[in-house]
Order: sequence, then C-alpha cells, then structure tokens
Amino acid sequence: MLDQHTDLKSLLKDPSLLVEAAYLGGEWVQGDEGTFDVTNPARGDVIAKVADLSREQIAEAIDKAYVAQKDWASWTGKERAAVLRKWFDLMMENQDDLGTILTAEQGKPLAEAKGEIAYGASFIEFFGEEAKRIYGETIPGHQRDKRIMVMKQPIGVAASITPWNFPNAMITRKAAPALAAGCSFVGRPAKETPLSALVMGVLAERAGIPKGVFSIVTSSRSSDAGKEFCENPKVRKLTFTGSTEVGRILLKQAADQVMKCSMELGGNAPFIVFDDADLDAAVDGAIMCKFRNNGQTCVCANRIYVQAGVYDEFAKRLKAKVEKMKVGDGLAEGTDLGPLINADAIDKVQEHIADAKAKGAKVILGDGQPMEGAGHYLPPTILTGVTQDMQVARDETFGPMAPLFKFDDVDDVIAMANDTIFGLASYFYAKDLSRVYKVAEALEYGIVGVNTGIISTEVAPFGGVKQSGLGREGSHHGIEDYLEMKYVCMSV
Ligand SMILES: NC(=O)C1=CN([C@@H]2O[C@H](COP(=O)(O)OP(=O)(O)OC[C@H]3O[C@@H](n4cnc5c(N)ncnc54)[C@H](OP(=O)(O)O)[C@@H]3O)[C@@H](O)[C@H]2O)C=CC1
Ligand SMILES: O=C(O)[C@H](O)CS(=O)(=O)O
Repeated sequence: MLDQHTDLKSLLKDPSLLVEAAYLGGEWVQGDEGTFDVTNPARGDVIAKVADLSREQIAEAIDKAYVAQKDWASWTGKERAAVLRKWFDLMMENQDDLGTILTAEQGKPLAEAKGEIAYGASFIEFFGEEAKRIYGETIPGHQRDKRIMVMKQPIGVAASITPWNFPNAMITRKAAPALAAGCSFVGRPAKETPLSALVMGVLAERAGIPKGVFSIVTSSRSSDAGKEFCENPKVRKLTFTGSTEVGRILLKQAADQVMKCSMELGGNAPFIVFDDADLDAAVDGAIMCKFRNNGQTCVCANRIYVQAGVYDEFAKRLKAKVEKMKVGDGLAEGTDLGPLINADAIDKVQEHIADAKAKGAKVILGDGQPMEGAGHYLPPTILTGVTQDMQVARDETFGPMAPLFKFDDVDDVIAMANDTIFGLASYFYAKDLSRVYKVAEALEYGIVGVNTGIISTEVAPFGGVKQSGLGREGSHHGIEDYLEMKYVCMSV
C-alpha cells in the first residue's frame, strides 16, 4: 500500500518502469514548462512530478513522428507485427507493475487494473496480427485498355488524446492499429493519469519500436495539445476518447485541416430488464455494468429500466449484493470499489442524487455522502422511482449511483431508452427470442449487450452512433481508420 512512508517505486518489481520524463521522438525529455503533479486518488498524496511539455515541444514530437513514419511504413507488415508482438509480450511480463502504477494514479482496484493491462495488451496482439493482412484489390477495368488497382496506405502521423478512466487501454486501442498500419503516433494522456502512458514508452523502446514512431507528450494544458494536433499540417489523423463536449471542440478545430477524426465520446447506456429475464443473471450483469471502474466508464449502465412485474424483486436482490461491496484503497486486498478520480466526480454524482430525490426518487441504499478522511471515496447509491424528467436520464453520472426506472410496455421502454443524444452502449436481459431480435434492432446504439453487462473486447467494433462518436475501434474494422485507400487507373 502507498502511504506517507511508502513510495510507488518501492512497490514495483522493476522500478525503472516508473518514469516522469516525457517520451519525445525516442528520447526522455524534461518539460520546458516544468512539471505537474500526479496524485493518488485514494489518499490525495502526490506520487509523481511529470514533465510539462510546451506546445513547441509537442510540435517537435510531431516533426520527429513525421520523419520516422516514412521508414516505418516501408517495413513489411510482418516486420511491424514482430515488434508489436514483442511490445505485447513485455506488457504481459510486467502486468503486475503496470497494474500497480495504474491503480496508484487512477484508483481502480488492482485486479481491475491488471485486467485493463491485459485488455490494453490484447489490442497490440490483435493489430500486430492485422498488420500482415492489409489487403488491396484489383477491379475489372471499365474499358478494354484500363486496369484498376486499389491499394491501402498508412495515413501518416496520428495524434491521440485520451481520458483518465482507462489510462492504458485507451492508448493501446489507438496506438496498436496506428502502428500496425504503418502510421506514427503522438499521444497526449490526461494530466490525471500520465504514468501508465509513459510506461508504454519504456516498453516501446525495449520492444524495438524505432525512435519517433511512438511518442507520449505529457502536459498540464490539454487545450494547447489539442490545438497543436489540430493545426499542425504534419498531423493527418486525430483520435480522441473522452466527453462529447470536448469531442465537439476538437472536431471544430480539426475541420480547418479537413483532418480524419475518430471520436469515442460520452454515453448514457440503458440497461433493460424484462419480466422474462433470468433475474439473478440480470442483477449480476447490472452490478458488473454499473460498477466497473466505480461507474467511471462510458459504457456503464447509466439508466436501469425494470419491467413492473419484477421491479421490486430486482431492487431487493440488487441492494442485497451491492451493500456487500467493499469501498477502499484500490491497492488493498478485497477492495471492490476504489475512489473516484477527483472531488468534481463526487460532486457530479451528488448532483444527480439530489436532483432525483427532489423530483420524487427514493434512496434504498447509500446517502450520497463521501466517506470521512483523505481520498475521493463515495459509497454506492441505489435509487428507486426514477423518471425520465430527472437529470440522470439525460446526463452521464460517471459514478457509483444506480437509478431504477419502472416500465410496463416494451414499446415504451424502447422509446425511453432511445430518448437521448447519445448512442454508445445499451443492454437488455430477456429470454423470448422474438423479443430479443426486435429490441436489439430497435435500440439506437452502436453496441447492444444481450443477457450480458460486459461487452468490451478487442475483436469487436467498439463505437457509438448519434453524439457518442465517429468510427470504430477494435476488430478488423479498427485498422481502416488509419489507412487511406488509393485508386490506381492504368492505361495499358
Ligand atoms: N466513448 C468512450 O470510449 C469514452 C468516453 N468518455 C467520456 O469522457 C467523460 C469523462 O472523461 P474525461 O476525461 O473527464 O473527459 P474529457 O473529455 O474532459 O477529457 C478527455 C481528454 O481530453 C482532454 N481535454 C479536455 N479538454 C480538451 C481540449 N479543449 N482540447 C484538447 N483536449 C482536451 C483531457 O485532458 P485533461 O484531463 O488533462 O484536461 C483528457 O485527456 C465522460 O463523459 C465519458 O463518458 C470517457 C472515456 C471513454
Ligand atoms: O473509456 C471507456 O469507458 C472505455 O471505452 C470503455 S471499455 O472499452 O473499456 O469498455
């Protein structure tokens, strides 16, 4: 455990994995703007002072990525695959240390953090294999003397901005397809969680990824990085994961250069339990879906709709299991729910609870009050009698609050579930096959979980519709966003 006498390096098998310098063009550099603090959300202690790069230094990383990308693209897919496989192997060999670093800066329980490392590594493994399968095509000519060929080529320098909630996997879900395609990559991690990104630089170096192909530019001023990424003509791809609000800002900024953008934005996931559901499975699924990363994921159940006939029993069984969940330091044995990332996150959950109670909702578990002492600990809350007019029906809570809505009719619940600007993940539990097909087709979301609350995998296309984003990450589709298609027409 971290405390005033134990620092993070002392918890690591390989302390050299913990770095505070930025990884710029294959060199470890200090920030021209000094350093910024990284704090442990479980205790509030400063655990690192990380290089704070200037916008000029970020531009330098882009310059180096631009030069390095030419040679990297000339490697065969098989050669790139070998280096990516080594990167994957190094992640898994150091999974314990990477998990400890991740929990220290983000807060999630160590088992979840190690799970994220394996999840993050799976993208590198998967796209390393895809590097060998970037196929073009020939098309029968439109005239007797014409031959048509289509080739796929890397788009160039890819710039990445990622959030604090999955500080490893959100980077690898972008860097893996980018490097597999022959692009170079400049990543700017959230200021709250830069250490997990920097350790990927250490492992990239050890894996033999050429200097400049992969850079991590740490900075405390996110808008500076965003503007440099959007305005620098050497950047041809912007990939972002975060809130819809920031996604809009970046899309507007990127429009001036007509830049290719991938956007993984906010969610407002409905979780629907029909009266023919396996109720115990639905309760377990709701817990995993709602409380993964303490509710701080864009695909967490944000609204739980339960059909009237099973509403009371579902609420009773949900409460009985949630009240046994242990809230505590993510590095402590047996912790189920770690701290939230910061005080603002607690404020947002409390705001949703207060608004719902003011409009008639009832609290059946928790009181929305943070635990005493240091760290951002908020015990889980369950509300019943929640209705569509409440804030939680419109906005993402992003924390440990489960709002239960009651419904009667399938058409009503589909209308309520779809009544949002978001369209990322959705879930429902039912057994009737006809109902399963109809509901899966009717939900306006990029992802539908049927009788499961966990849908995250590298082999499937992850992404949203409406204002939850643009593009897909993961699956064989995921590499397309880092490729340009060239049509060659030959007169013979
Ligand atoms: N669809 C998805 O896969 C995901 C969506 N999200 C959504 O993001 C929100 C929570 O994550 P959170 O990190 O707070 O989201 P934010 O959108 O606030 O931040 C995401 C990243 O963008 C950076 N950023 C913030 N403002 C700007 C700007 N003007 N220009 C460039 N970069 C900027 C942040 O930097 P810094 O933190 O240093 O300020 C951070 O690195 C929720 O709405 C959640 O649903 C989160 C994760 C995944
Ligand atoms: O940032 C997130 O919330 C992730 O996209 C969710 S997942 O891919 O890890 O499920």
